[in-house]
Amino acid sequence: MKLDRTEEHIQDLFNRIAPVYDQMNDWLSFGSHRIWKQMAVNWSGARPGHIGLDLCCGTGDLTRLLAIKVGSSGKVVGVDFSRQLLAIAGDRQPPFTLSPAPITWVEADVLDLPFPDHYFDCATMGYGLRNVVDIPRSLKELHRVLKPGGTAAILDFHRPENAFKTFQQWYLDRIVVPVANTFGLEAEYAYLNPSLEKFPTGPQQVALAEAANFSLATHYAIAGGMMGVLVLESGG
Ligand SMILES: C/C(=C\Cc1cc(O)c2ccccc2c1O)CCC[C@H](C)CCC[C@H](C)CCCC(C)C
Ligand SMILES: C[S@@+](CC[C@H](N)C(=O)[O-])C[C@H]1O[C@@H](n2cnc3c(N)ncnc32)[C@H](O)[C@@H]1O
Repeated sequence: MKLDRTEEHIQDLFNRIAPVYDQMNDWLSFGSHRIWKQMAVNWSGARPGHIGLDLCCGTGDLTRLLAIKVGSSGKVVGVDFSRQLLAIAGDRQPPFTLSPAPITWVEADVLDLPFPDHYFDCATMGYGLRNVVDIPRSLKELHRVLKPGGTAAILDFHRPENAFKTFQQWYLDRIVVPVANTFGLEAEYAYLNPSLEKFPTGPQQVALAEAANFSLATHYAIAGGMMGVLVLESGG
């Protein structure tokens, strides 16, 4: 996998935070991130028997939720370029539930997916779109591998235009970063706030999805506007 310097920087960042990634998410969102991830999977259009794809899967939270949705008659692929996070994903047992779909973990760049055109029925992407180095290319690749009529849900942070914006900035800088600092990861988590500043707004994400040939794109703000889910239909 040939990555450019910026992609290598992102890859190294997530390989460094891998040992504490899940714990930090649970602590710092008081477990709420699991609700937001379930909402994204519910909105992904995943159905029993589907072939599902989880992009930027990390430790596999959304991948496992997708596997429950598509069930034993379906199958799910989780893709990430962080070997350390994928290793944790592979070690995790799926939650005890009625036979989830089998999961295949693939180490690859979501900007250059090793899958044929129109292969997947549904897809999810949790906190990945803001971290890829080329958002338009990522959306085009997602559209390419989805079947005509395929659906997807992309969960990420969102900058609210209300009082929660001040709270979100304060919380990320004054709570998240100091906690990360106790693990020697201050710089890695300090990346969060500025990454939100550069991240496209909901309407801008919809425009980017339409430019990537999605026939329908809707952005839903959740968690007081501090998070958002972009719901897509590939059309065709
Ligand atoms: C699962 C979450 C974030 C994943 C995540 C995404 C990234 O791009 C990172 C980049 C660099 C380091 C770490 C990450 C990363 O963990 C969301 C939950 C975890 C957040 C760290 C905490 C977010 C808190 C909200 C802004 C406010 C929550 C209020 C609370 C419910 C009272
Ligand atoms: C914040 S984590 C999200 C992990 C998981 N989806 C979750 O919700 O917890 C972002 C993930 O995107 C991955 N990532 C970023 N750019 C990528 C790319 N171009 N190809 C593959 N994975 C990428 C990182 O390695 C990291 O695992």
